[in-house]
Amino acid sequence: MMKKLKAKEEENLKFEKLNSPIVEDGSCCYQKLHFSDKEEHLSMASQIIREWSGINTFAPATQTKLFELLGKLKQENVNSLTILVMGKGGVGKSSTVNSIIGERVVSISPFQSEGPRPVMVSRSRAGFTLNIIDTPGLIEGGYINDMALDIIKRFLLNKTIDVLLYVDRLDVYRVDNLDKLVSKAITDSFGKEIWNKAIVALTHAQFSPPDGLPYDEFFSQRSEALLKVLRSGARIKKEASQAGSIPVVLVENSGRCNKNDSDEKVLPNGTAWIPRLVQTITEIALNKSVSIHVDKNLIEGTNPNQRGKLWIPLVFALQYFLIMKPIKGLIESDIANERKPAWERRDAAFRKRDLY
Ligand SMILES: Nc1nc2c(ncn2[C@@H]2O[C@H](COP(=O)(O)OP(=O)(O)OP(=O)(O)O)[C@@H](O)[C@H]2O)c(=O)[nH]1
Repeated sequence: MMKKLKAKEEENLKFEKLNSPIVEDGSCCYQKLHFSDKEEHLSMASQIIREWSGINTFAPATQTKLFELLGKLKQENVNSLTILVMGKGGVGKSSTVNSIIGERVVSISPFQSEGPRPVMVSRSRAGFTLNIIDTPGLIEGGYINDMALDIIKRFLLNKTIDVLLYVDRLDVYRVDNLDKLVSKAITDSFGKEIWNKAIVALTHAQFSPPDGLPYDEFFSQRSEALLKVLRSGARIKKEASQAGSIPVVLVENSGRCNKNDSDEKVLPNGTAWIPRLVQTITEIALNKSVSIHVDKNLIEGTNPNQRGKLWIPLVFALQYFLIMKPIKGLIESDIANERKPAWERRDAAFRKRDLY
């Protein structure tokens, strides 16, 4: 029994170490499950912000469009953005982070990665700071990995999410219950509002659909099927204002991505995908919905012992006036109208006679 417990403890510790957040210099730190104010402060302060030099690796046409978009954000007084990247394992989350930054900042793996995550990468350019948070896959052995989710939530404590980048693959033919579970887990953790700030990114976008199906038709069918299951997991109606129309963008992280005449990375339909993705990020960041601030209440949820506490006096008052008071009245009138038994009347008569 003791041996079993020890093995379980070691397993948990190993998992926690693997999934502990790292700061960008690669130093891994254990994230405690309870934060003191000082610890919260330290976890925020440990972030290193570097120059966003990866932009220089993009084609000049892409760079021009990106600087235009950064200018647009700054015009609206948005000087920094935090993007949270989530999804199942192996779908291309880390690769997409690297593609946006233009550098290999997080490690990628063809197998379910055991890289230390969550990790926040921060880059600054022209007075604008971009933070991207890469997270571990949310599914483990066919179920939601609750421990990974818990570590992600605690890593996000006191951070504000401006955009949720939900990553999945384009080259998948069906959606299943796992997609629903993931979207439910995200909703339960951060609230439905997070979907007002969401973008779905589909990787492997250089994929050729089977049976001569036109690319755009396959894309629209895949997007619709995925959005439907995500909305259902998140319990959002299609007609819901912002969250009902989550934008879907395509991504090709492979080094063999096709290029157009301007040397920009393009999809089979000719779209230069990096500027399109950053444009969608800009639109979501500037939409009317508020960003999601992750505080202790959001992480820990409402205390079930406190739930409905305010209703208690009202319930007592209603109970008194609607049940106790009428019953009391009935009992009193019953006593008043009660016909006394013969022996009691006889005894009372004797007592009266004795008195005289
Ligand atoms: N062809 C192609 N391969 C991709 C693309 N995106 C990711 N990959 C490959 O898919 C595999 C998984 O990519 P990752 O970026 O590690 O995926 P992840 O979602 O971060 O995976 P986890 O760390 O397990 O959660 C790697 O072999 C990548 O090279 C893409 O757009 N096109």
